[in-house]
Amino acid sequence: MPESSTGELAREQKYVAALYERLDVLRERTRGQLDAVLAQGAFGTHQNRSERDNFAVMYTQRLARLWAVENGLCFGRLDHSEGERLYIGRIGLSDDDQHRLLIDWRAPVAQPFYRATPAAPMGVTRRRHLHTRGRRVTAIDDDLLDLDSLTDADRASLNGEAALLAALGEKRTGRMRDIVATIQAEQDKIIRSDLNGVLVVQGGPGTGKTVVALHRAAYLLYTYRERLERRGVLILGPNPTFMRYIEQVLPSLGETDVMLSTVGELYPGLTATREDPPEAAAVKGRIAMADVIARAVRGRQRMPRTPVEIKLDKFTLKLDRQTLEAARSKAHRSRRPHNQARAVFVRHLLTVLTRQAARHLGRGALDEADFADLREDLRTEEPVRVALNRLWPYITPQQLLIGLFTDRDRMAAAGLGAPERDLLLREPPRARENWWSAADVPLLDEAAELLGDIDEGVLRAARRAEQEREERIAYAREVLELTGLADIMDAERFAERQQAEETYLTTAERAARDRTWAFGHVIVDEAQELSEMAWRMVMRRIPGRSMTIVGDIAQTGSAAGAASWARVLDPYVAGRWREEHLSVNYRTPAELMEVAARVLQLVGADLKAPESVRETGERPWSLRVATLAEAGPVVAAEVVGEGRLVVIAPAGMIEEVGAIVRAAVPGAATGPGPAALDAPVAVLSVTEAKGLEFDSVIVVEPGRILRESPRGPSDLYVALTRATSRLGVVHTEELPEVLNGLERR
Ligand SMILES: Nc1ncnc2c1ncn2[C@@H]1O[C@H](COP(=O)(O)OP(=O)(O)OP(=O)(O)O)[C@@H](O)[C@H]1O
Repeated sequence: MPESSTGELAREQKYVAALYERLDVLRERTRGQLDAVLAQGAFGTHQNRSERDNFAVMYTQRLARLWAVENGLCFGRLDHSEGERLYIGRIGLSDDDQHRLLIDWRAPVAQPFYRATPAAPMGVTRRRHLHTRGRRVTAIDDDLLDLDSLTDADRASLNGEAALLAALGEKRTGRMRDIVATIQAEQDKIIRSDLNGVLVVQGGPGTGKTVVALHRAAYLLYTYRERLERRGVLILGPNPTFMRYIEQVLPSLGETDVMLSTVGELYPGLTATREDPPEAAAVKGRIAMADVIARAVRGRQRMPRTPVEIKLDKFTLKLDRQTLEAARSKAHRSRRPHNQARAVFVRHLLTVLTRQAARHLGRGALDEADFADLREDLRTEEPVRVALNRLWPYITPQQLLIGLFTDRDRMAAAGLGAPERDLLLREPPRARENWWSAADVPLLDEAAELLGDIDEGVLRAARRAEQEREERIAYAREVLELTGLADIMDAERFAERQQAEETYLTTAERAARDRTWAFGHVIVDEAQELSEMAWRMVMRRIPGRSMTIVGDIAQTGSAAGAASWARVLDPYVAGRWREEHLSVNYRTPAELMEVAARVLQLVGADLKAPESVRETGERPWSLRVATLAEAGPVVAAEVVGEGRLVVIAPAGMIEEVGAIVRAAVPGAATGPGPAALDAPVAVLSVTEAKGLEFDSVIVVEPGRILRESPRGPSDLYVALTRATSRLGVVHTEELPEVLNGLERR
């Protein structure tokens, strides 16, 4: 390295070391503040306690943020023509005199770091990338934007090398990394786009949609902190493996309070993990299901043809159809959801019944108090309760759907045709059975809207909370006795204090527990996979319609998924959404993309594949084997060093291929379990591999992937675009013609 560069490196090292020193000071200071708040204990008025809790949450988050930015704290420097120098990093830092030491990458003054070009230098003469390992600066790269204004000293300290290409060539770790040091201009524009309204980001595979969406979340939280911290940000992704793949990115950008969820987890209190057959999921995803659910709810409000008789000890009360209809229309006119409208229905009938009972008792004119007493007596009579419950039962969303999908007659009455009934019919849940699928969740949500949230579940939860409180106090008593502190501390207070330590809820945690939470911003990734019913549920979470929707219509795999963004969005925000495109593929090398682009033509003749930024010189290959078992050694031979490899097989062959690969490569993982991202080799279906990337990809039996689903071409396109460097195809069947471009081994 030339002397000038070494000197330059040492100077940067000194600056960066000072930044880390400052970071350490702030961490210690925040820790001290948090300890001081916690030491106050759970005493004082309710208001004091809630203030204390708020401070505790704030300091805890601040501390988490300060710890999260350890790696790559500072990654850039901007030199302005007027001589100003700004260091750019993951967060902003100032000294005690408020001098800026480090600029947050999201601050407006940091924007030229991503947008300036020699043609439009934005007042910048030099953009410097600092590469660090731990706290050590290992290299510097400079982009010169305004050659004329450089001094001789500047010229002597130049370091050229494309930081982006270096980043793209690195081995994958099984977790997505942030790209804060190398965001490209077309991406930066999306990241910093206005908070309001609906922004659709359409882009081919590897164009950075996911990573850009995550950086946008961090940018929005920084720029609109107050609004978004209160209301929260939700990021919705396609499956739990994908969520694990991306979960590190926001913390590494210093943002920890964002709710990450899949559709299957969006209904509080349950995690839907059962897989529906694709045809059943497609039916459940159709918008027509909204009417089916509405009819199912109405079906529970019974209207018997013959009068209802209620036999009491001394006389029999009667409710004729006219009375029942009057009660029902009154309940409907209240426009309340079913469980709340029940009160209106019951009130009307009780009045009628009380009048009848008064007549039977020979007490025509009752005064108000007697009438109320008699009514209360009737209300608690078992036969009255049973009759009213039968006519208009309290019902939970779960009960409604179980009742519907286990009963052909109910499904028919709710408007489902015979083929749909066959697809949806199920046995009732057995104890602890995992009954719910991701496709059920939007239906539960729909039902919850129509039924209202006051249900037995809420009452049960309240009873459980009280019971838990008592258990905590009993436990606290034991602890105090064991530790000999019983005399100086009261068990109830001790229990409360323990409890308080556990109830610091962040916004994301509070939002996750509340079905009716209205978020400040919602980001939907792999958005093309969401069904119409899932969109209804998502839209309920964001009445302000501040959304970022990222996806690729060409990659739609789900039969219930989207064929166009307009079809998805027009029902909600017709004419009020904007679309941005990403056109450069940062993942897949040009050699691989050439093959994938031909498959894309099968998806749609007018679709254009994104342009790859790099070439590797390695050609993708195909190998025909006589039996699938021969694929084992082929996969084993492809495993090199630390690199990660995925075998993508047709969904119907995962078990078989998994067994073959496991026999050949110890430690290989099959299916989307927790090991999928960490094992050196994973065997996944296309659906499971969607959104992920690996160093090497081997696609097994592509012909069957093409045939296996109506979206076969999209699936094969997704499979072929997962690799960052190498791609191979292993097949026993004839190779589909579209893959003729592969080099035969
Ligand atoms: N500006 C950038 N600097 C460095 N790496 C980048 C940049 N943009 C994208 N990448 C990398 O490119 C890869 C693809 O990004 P990402 O997964 O976000 O793409 P995608 O559009 O969501 O793809 P797909 O549609 O296939 O899921 C990731 O490894 C990402 O880190």
